[in-house]
Amino acid sequence: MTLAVLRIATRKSALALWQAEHVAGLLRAAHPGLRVELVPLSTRGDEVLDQPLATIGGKGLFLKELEVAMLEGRADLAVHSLKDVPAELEPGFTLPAILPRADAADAFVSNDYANLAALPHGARVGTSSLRRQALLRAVRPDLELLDLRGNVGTRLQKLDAGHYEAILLACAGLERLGLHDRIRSRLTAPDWLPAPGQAAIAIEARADLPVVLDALAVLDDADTRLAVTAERAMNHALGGSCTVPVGAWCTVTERGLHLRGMVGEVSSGRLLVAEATGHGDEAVKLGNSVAEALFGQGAAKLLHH
Ligand SMILES: NCc1[nH]cc(CCC(=O)O)c1CC(=O)O
Repeated sequence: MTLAVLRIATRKSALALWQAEHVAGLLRAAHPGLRVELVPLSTRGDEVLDQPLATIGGKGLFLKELEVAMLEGRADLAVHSLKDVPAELEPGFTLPAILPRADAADAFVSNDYANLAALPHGARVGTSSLRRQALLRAVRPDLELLDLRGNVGTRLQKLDAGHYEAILLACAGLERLGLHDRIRSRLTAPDWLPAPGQAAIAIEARADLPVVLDALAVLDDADTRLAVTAERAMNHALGGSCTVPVGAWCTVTERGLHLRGMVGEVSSGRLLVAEATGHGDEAVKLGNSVAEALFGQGAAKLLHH
């Protein structure tokens, strides 16, 4: 191997930096003698905070500047939360490694209430995720749903300032930032589905640099890749954007893959749910068939809303 250095492009939020440092540590351990550096960059997704993500162009916003850095040779790889990676990558890029998944549950975070059921009638709950909004509507139609963007620290500050009785965040992000004690309860499958790819960290690199790809592939976790491949295939088949409420959860056992998927409607709290089982070599097919089942239930109506 002729690699001397690997430069990791990353966003500058505390969570992004934690994840990039985590990958840097794993790469240093896997390749003693290799220099590993961070290249922190600002993205449009981080800068435009006053509008819902869905209206300013979606998830690709968080990747663009990091991909430009790789194309210009200023970085060799980028580290992302897989949840923020669009179903379809930009041409010329690939995901050579997906790390073992952390806790994929959503977290109920509140200073006064222990869980969703304990919230008083009409309580204000902050989340800009359409998936979380649709799920909230389904279980508690009385709640007042309010937008909440910004990085994890900003969102917690807004909760603490009294703007909401509760907010929803990903458990994985809170745990990575050492904020485990902010989780009052966990919202879990099968009733509450995470976003496709939630809690998995992905490494992105240029598809045309095999030496780099080989160095990164040692961090890949096969079971996590299978699960998120099924979830992302389902999301892609459904039209694959963050502008619709989609949830997915795939488990991997020696008996095969089990995928449960959901499409919701924020206004009504209506949820369509479908599930299917498949073999380990059929992750994409499984995702497609669950999407097909959701279309069979009328998902197209909710998706083209
Ligand atoms: N959209 C922001 C984002 N992207 C990934 C995570 C959490 C970490 C993960 O899912 O891997 C978060 C924060 C949140 O949803 O609370």
